[in-house]
Amino acid sequence: MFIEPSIGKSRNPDRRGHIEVICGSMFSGKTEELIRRLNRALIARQKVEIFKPSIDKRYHDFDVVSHNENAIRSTPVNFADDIILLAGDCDVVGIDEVQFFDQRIVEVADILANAGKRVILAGLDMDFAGKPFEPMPQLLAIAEYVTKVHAICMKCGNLASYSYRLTAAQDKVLLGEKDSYEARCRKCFHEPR
Ligand SMILES: Nc1ncnc2c1ncn2[C@@H]1O[C@H](COP(=O)(O)OP(=O)(O)O)[C@@H](O)[C@H]1O
Ligand SMILES: Cc1cn([C@H]2C[C@H](O)[C@@H](COP(=O)(O)O)O2)c(=O)[nH]c1=O
Ligand SMILES: [Zn+2]
Repeated sequence: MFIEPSIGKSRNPDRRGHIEVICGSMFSGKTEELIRRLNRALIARQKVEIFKPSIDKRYHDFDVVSHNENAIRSTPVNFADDIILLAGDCDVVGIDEVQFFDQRIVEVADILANAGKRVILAGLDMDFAGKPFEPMPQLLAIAEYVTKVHAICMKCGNLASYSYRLTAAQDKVLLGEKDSYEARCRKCFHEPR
């Protein structure tokens, strides 16, 4: 049985919490959009806490960094439940690379939103095989607001929603950038190698 730790309520008791999910393929602008929303909250003097899975150290140990090098300071965590302990009395919680968290992230997002916080999650909706990237389907189901962003297909220039892996590796988790992935549309993703 999971015992819910005491979680700091949002500082404004009248504020209602909710969940926003930003999803899409690699290079689609998920991190850019997450940073944009968090910066606007900071301008409005909201107390913001930002987390990422500690596995993701591609660009920086602490910052959340987009492919075009926008950055915002974050706290890397090992487990979804760490976020409950660290969110404190903030108003807004931002989480990047949410697909790398364990399934507990679904309940954690719920708990934070129920405590009055605005919870903004960004992550891949599909893996390199074009299959749903767990736990994203559950997060999409419980979110009040869902934004799907798109990259540009590197083959044909149409809108891309798939992350095409350029190597033959079959591991579900394989960190990488343009060296190992490119954005593709449905047609170009399914073309024979
Ligand atoms: N195929 C592509 N389509 C669109 N943007 C791309 C592409 N490849 C690289 N980019 C760059 O990636 C940026 C988006 O980066 P980012 O927000 O980190 O995306 P994501 O978090 O979805 O991987 C774009 O603004 C652009 O500069
Ligand atoms: C499709 C896919 C991606 N990954 C990795 C590759 C990158 O390190 C991240 C995604 O980063 P982005 O900010 O969305 O560009 O995930 C993976 O491990 N497995 C996959 O199937
Ligand atoms: Zn295409």
